[in-house]
Amino acid sequence: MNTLTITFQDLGLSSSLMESISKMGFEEPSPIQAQTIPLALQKKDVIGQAQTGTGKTAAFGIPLIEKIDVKNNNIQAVVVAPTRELAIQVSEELYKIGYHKRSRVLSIYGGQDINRQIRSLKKNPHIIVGTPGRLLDHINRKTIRLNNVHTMVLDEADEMLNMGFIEDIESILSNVPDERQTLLFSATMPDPIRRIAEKFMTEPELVKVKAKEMTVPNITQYYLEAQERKKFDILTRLLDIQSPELAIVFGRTKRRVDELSEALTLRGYTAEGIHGDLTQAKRMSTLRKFKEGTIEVLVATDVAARGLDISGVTHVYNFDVPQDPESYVHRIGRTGRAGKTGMAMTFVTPRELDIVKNIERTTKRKMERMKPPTLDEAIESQQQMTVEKMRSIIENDNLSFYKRTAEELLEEFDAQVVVAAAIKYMTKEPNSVEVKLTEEAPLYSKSKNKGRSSSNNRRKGDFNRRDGQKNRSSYGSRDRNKSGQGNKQRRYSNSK
Ligand SMILES: Nc1ncnc2c1ncn2[C@@H]1O[C@H](COP(=O)(O)OP(=O)(O)OP(=O)(O)O)[C@@H](O)[C@H]1O
Ligand SMILES: [Mg+2]
Repeated sequence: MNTLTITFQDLGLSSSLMESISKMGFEEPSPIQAQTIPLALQKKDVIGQAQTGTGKTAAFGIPLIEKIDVKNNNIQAVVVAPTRELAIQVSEELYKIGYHKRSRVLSIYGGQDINRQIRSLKKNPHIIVGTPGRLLDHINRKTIRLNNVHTMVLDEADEMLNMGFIEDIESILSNVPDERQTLLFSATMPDPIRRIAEKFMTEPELVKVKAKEMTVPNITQYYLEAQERKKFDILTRLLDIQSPELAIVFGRTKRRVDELSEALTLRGYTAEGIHGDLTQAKRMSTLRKFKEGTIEVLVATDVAARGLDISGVTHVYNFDVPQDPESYVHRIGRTGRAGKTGMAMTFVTPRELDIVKNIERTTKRKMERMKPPTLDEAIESQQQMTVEKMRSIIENDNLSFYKRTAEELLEEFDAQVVVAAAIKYMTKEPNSVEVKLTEEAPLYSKSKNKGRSSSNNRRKGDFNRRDGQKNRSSYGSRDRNKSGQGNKQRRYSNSK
């Protein structure tokens, strides 16, 4: 079957779903959707891998909703996601897909009042989207019963594995009937994911969207070499020059994120930070403000790297180089979604240069080297913006009220001086307020950082890791799945 020409109509979806899909503005299925939906509707287990921002949520969401019996008041499907924000976002997308069918979806996550969740659960949701810990909590309290669940989805399964959630997931799955369908999705599928597949799935089909590179072509990728202490000035210059609509700046640790967002605020940007130590209310309000555009820069740990779909994110800055190539892929994937273009800039200190190579090897895509802009370049670009503003005012506005004052000034001064003063007045000159950032030690390539990566990384405390499993490997030590790159579909069991 040629997936390129498949329409939603061809997938044999019911009219209520077709209506929702068209309301959502989806004209045709994305490749992962075209390939997964027929298999999922046949109740097959599926491992779906496709680049960031290519519609994996609806790829499992559409068949999942299609299979819901709205007359049945039991929980019939459960989606597990690694972070609270992602659980909320996925539940919103499922709500939209199921809107005309009137399927009921509820998100359940930590940091939210459990009694409120228990009250919502009494309204008989058909679908639950949750984070592992809180889901398990409800199972143990017997406020959730999963014995009628026919579909389980693990979104960002590899991340949940990294976070040490494997035991929680195992416990959750042991409460779901064996004859269920299990779907597993991510943009990256490192080898250990097979363990999950072997353990929890029945003859899964691997659907891997044919792509040479792991990242979408519409993200332009750059790296900048800079000394640690110079990085912040370079970041602000880039923000001035590139003037992103919305930007995400990734920092390595929670302290880093706090310091960076404070420093950006001091320099006059509207920035806020998000990480795992903030209250859920704060995390949600920051994200909402960012989506609305009230803040232009979101500073984040990797808590925001996975799955988040915020339209308008035009630029991603890896202020600190990511822990591993997978993290890189997910971070930069917050831009360039659903066919839009985006730019990703990764800062590396001279000692971290190897890491760029390592990322390139994994993603099979070269990152272009960008020269850090100088102060003069930043001022120049700000001037250009002023000039553009002035041009548009000259062309579009009525200036008669200002002309007399202009004439008076011109009698007194040279025209060039008057215009230069106006430009200077309107130009946002780079602000050099002193900021304090605690230096981060460089991240080493190879296995040197094995011990330290767990003490200094985002995960500790960010996500309430439940057990001691630290199975995230360091740079260079991951055995990638070399076989079958580019296969459209194949039986997972044949690929070993
Ligand atoms: N068929 C479609 N046509 C147009 N837009 C779509 C289609 N399917 C999904 N989208 C939109 O594309 C965006 C990205 O989708 P989604 O979040 O599911 O990506 P993803 O593949 O899960 O990415 P990630 O790997 O980052 O989690 C969303 O805004 C979604 O609504
Ligand atoms: Mg996703």
